[in-house]
Amino acid sequence: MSRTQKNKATSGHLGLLKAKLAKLRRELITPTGGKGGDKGEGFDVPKTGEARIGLIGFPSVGKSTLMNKLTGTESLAAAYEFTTLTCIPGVINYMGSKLQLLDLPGIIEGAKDGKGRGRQVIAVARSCNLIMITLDASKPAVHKRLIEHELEGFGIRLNKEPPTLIFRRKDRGGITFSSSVQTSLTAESVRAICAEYKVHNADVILREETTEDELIDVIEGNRIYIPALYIVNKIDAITMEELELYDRLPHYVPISSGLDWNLDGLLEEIWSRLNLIRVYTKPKGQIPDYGAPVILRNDERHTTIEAFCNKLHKAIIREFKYALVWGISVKFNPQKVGREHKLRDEDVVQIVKK
Ligand SMILES: Nc1nc2c(ncn2[C@@H]2O[C@H](COP(=O)(O)OP(=O)(O)OP(=O)(O)O)[C@@H](O)[C@H]2O)c(=O)[nH]1
Ligand SMILES: [K+]
Ligand SMILES: [Mg+2]
Repeated sequence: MSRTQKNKATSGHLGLLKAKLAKLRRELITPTGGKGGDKGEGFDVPKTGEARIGLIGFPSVGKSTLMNKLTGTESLAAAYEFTTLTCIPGVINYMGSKLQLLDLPGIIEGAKDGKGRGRQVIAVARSCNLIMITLDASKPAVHKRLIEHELEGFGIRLNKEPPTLIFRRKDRGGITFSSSVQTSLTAESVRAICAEYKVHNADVILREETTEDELIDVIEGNRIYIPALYIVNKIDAITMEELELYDRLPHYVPISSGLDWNLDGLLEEIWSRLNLIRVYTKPKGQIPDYGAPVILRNDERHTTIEAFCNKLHKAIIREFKYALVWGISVKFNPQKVGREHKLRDEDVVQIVKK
């Protein structure tokens, strides 16, 4: 692909190569019947709490040290590589919520000793609500790219939204391609990619800039879109000038887990990337229970009064008459609302039953 000049005439060819590559990668990472045995003892940790966060990085970047500082868990930390060999869970208590933090082995295979658990680690990463890519500030910057490449190869898309393109299979009519904007994805490459996937009839409709890789992602399915933070650890070991080189990195948090530098700042970033809200319940005639917020995912579907009720108890919604809400989601305090009302962070809710 790097030998092929990028232009209109070659775009079909490049699209085809990308599709072939994506298919080969999938074969490589899908466990085959014969040797499915490396599923991984010590990696099937049950989900707990309001969200799951995974520590991903090269060996000895300080993942376990950070884990211990944030959760009080005792995950062995030491100066040699591959100290951690399984998935170790801990709990971060923050803003009245419990967040599950997973300490994991270093991700890049140890060539010498074969101790690496790359495949199992990435399978766990796929189940996370937030990935903390942990880097050693004193190590080469290319490590970031290598980790991202590993995760991307296993279908994880970091800090990205799912593509907005419409891909509709149909029974006849061939491949139709339309786009309301100028994009890098051309009709030629759409045809080539579809042909490679043996899709002969489909509508492909673009509404914004779309790449060949994004079309392939949609056809392949099984991609997951996970927010990520880049934790640059061991900043005690570098100079101010070296630290400044990281400034342009989006979603980056400099810390020293060894010396406890900026761990509060890190917790704030974690909370903000998880995009959760706290809602307080108020029993009739009493003050709100500020000690135990109900934690909701901050999106259209999960912030309704109905979602809030279901989080408390499945039976509540059947007796629901209306709710009284105090806070920034309403104009009056309190305001009477129905089950469709959308809550905001730190709202107080009193449920009135039939
Ligand atoms: N200078 C410095 N050293 C640190 C820091 N955090 C951790 N270390 C050291 O880095 C080494 C590796 O730390 P670990 O926490 O075991 O690293 P890990 O990423 O869990 O390593 P593996 O489990 O082997 O992949 C230890 O010697 C730590 O003391 C830090 O902030 N600054
Ligand atoms: K280590
Ligand atoms: Mg470790």
